[in-house]
Amino acid sequence: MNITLDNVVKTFDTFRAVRGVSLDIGSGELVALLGPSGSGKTTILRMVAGLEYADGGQIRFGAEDATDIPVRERGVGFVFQHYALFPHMTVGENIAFGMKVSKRKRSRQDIAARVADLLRLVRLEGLTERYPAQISGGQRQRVALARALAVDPKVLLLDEPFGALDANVRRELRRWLREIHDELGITTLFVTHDQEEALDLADRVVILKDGRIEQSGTPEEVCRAPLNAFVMRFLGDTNRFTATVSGEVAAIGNARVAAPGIADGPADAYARPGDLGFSTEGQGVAATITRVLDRPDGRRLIAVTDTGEQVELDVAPDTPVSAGARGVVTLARAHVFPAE
Ligand SMILES: Nc1ncnc2c1ncn2[C@@H]1O[C@H](COP(=O)(O)OP(=O)(O)OP(=O)(O)O)[C@@H](O)[C@H]1O
Repeated sequence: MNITLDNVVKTFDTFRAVRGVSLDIGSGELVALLGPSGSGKTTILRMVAGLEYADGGQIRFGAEDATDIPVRERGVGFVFQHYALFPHMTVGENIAFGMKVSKRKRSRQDIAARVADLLRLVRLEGLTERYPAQISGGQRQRVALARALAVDPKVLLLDEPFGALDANVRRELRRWLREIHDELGITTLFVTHDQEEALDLADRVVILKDGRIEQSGTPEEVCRAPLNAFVMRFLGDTNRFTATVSGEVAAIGNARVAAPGIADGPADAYARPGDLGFSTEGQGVAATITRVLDRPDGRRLIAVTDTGEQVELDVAPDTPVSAGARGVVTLARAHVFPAE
């Protein structure tokens, strides 16, 4: 089922939470809505679900205007951040619940067989008789997904489903969710404010700010070709350098970086810690190392440039450098935007 949002607007009292969002979600695609708190992600998801009405624009399921489709008939499965399992029902009963109340009647054996299939799918065989309080948070979210899948949804809506879990469990669950998605191919819209989660999981990432789409693209596109400084900053650690553009080339210290499409004049150049290096000579920005941080995967240097900018750069773990060292911060890559 493909879903289209066409210039969708949502206002709460006088507050415009969603300001003209247009988006095509292809059939079988896994799209992540990514943005800071309050950017409108949940509101968009709730409108797709039919729990909230758009007050401008249109949402279509296939070719059909979604407002003409009652919520129960949208074929939407949900999973939310806070485990919405029924505490007084076992895992098996939770998964079976939707099937029991569905208009589509199934026999008791059919339901039991489907519950067993779903438990296998979410790798929780053997836990059927447990109650939600007797399983871990990660397991509860798997049960919530099994319950959402039980009624064969055409669309899956996930609102920060792993938000309350610790980092390792989250990472494991997102790989698992991606495998399930690849197996079932259900059109999925996933809300998160976690960049890594969105980039790891989604076919396409839609980055929102203040109710508007800042950029939509594959993880590669948004990482390698951010459209603006907000996207660059929001996607991860970044350093800002003052630059001057002339003829689509930015001067940063005595380094030169391509600045396609940027007008002559003051600009900001952004670079990730991994795009920077530190050497005793070369083209770049003169700086002093102020701290050396050792981490399992390498060394991070904190430096202050001679123009007063604090920057962070990642170098190999065995790089011989210590606080107080003078040298040049070199730039292998930078994205240049007009000065803010
Ligand atoms: N029922 C409501 N009444 C009034 N304002 C609301 C309502 N629901 C959401 N808002 C406002 O709309 C804006 C967008 O909210 P929304 O929950 O969609 O953001 P979000 O990006 O999902 O944020 P979070 O990551 O914090 O969940 C927020 O400023 C919020 O306060």
